[in-house]
Amino acid sequence: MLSCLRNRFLNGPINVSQTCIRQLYSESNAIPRILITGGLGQLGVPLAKRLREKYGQENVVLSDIARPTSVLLKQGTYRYADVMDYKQVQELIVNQQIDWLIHLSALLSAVGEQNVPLAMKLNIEGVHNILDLARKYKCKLFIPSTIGAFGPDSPRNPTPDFCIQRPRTIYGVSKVHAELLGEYYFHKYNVDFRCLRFPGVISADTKPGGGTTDYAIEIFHDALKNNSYECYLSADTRLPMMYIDDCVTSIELFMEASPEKLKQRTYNVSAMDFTPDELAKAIRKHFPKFKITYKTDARQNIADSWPEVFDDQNARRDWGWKQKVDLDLLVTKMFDFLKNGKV
Ligand SMILES: NC(=O)C1=CN([C@@H]2O[C@H](COP(=O)(O)OP(=O)(O)OC[C@H]3O[C@@H](n4cnc5c(N)ncnc54)[C@H](O)[C@@H]3O)[C@@H](O)[C@H]2O)C=CC1
Ligand SMILES: CC(=O)[C@H](N)C(=O)O
Repeated sequence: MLSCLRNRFLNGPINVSQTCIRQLYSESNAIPRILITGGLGQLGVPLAKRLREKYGQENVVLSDIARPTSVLLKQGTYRYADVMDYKQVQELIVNQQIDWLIHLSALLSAVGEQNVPLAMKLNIEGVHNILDLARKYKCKLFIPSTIGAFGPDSPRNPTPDFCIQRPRTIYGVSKVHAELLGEYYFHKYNVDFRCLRFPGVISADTKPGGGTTDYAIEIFHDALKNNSYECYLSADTRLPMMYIDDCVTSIELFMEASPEKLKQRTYNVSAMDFTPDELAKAIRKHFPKFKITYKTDARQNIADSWPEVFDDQNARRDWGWKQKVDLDLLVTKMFDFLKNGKV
């Protein structure tokens, strides 16, 4: 009999706790051991929190090249690993007995344009390392893609899963590369590769990493501080967006979906779409005197080539994707968090 049950039996009446259930699962290999690369970023921190609640703190390992805060260190295992260094990640997968690889390390769209050589190394060579390691150690693999994987030649309203993809940023090119190579590894080597194309992800407790959609986060901080915001996109720039909790839920649902449900390996997911003007109007329901001004920069060109409305009907049909947070709820949650430190 398993050790945890034996101990419980000897120590009194059997009350099978969460820890005990997790131990039972992990001894029978049903609970995955998960590695999140780029785990200290905007998506990694909340994703780790959710997966640790679900699968146990001990079964989710974060890696990154950044320095974790002491609070994060207390939440579970953290290891330094540069995804451009094959052996560092290999050692981690072997020593930590990893089953699921969630590969989040990347340079986002705006910062990618400022450092193309680094974006190519990290977003392309990093993906090569991860794909090969997933093949070698038979890991289930998740790599996120983005609305940025589409370009000016794609239909923009709505943008379906399958259409022409000719992105004009190194970020977008690297993400199309990841989508295609991941699908190739699935067909050729049977790697259980899964990929979601995310819209702009909005969260209050972690900083965005330098994307084109970051305005939709900065605006809340400036609204609270100054009751005004100068936006680098024009008033009518429509982009698809999603609240972080929905983003994390989509990863959780998708990774757990049985393979028969998946009719494709890369899916669009979305929750809402809005323009800076519409977001400002929603903010005015909380702060009636909130002012927005506009001074566009290079990010406008990027946004103008991206989808306005994302068609995610295949994800909804195949594995039950459904968002919970719309624009008004998003605004309420962001202010609740920023004012009170909670949602
Ligand atoms: N945040 C968003 O709106 C969206 C994000 N995504 C994708 O989700 C993933 C995660 O995005 P975010 O968390 O927002 O990015 P982020 O920029 O907040 O986090 C990326 C992390 O990667 C780490 N990193 C950088 N170089 C590394 C290296 N050599 N080795 C290991 N780690 C390294 C960084 O330190 C950082 O913590 C990315 O692949 C991104 O393309 C996709 C669509 C939307
Ligand atoms: C939508 C994304 O992929 C990201 N937020 C970016 O703007 O680069």
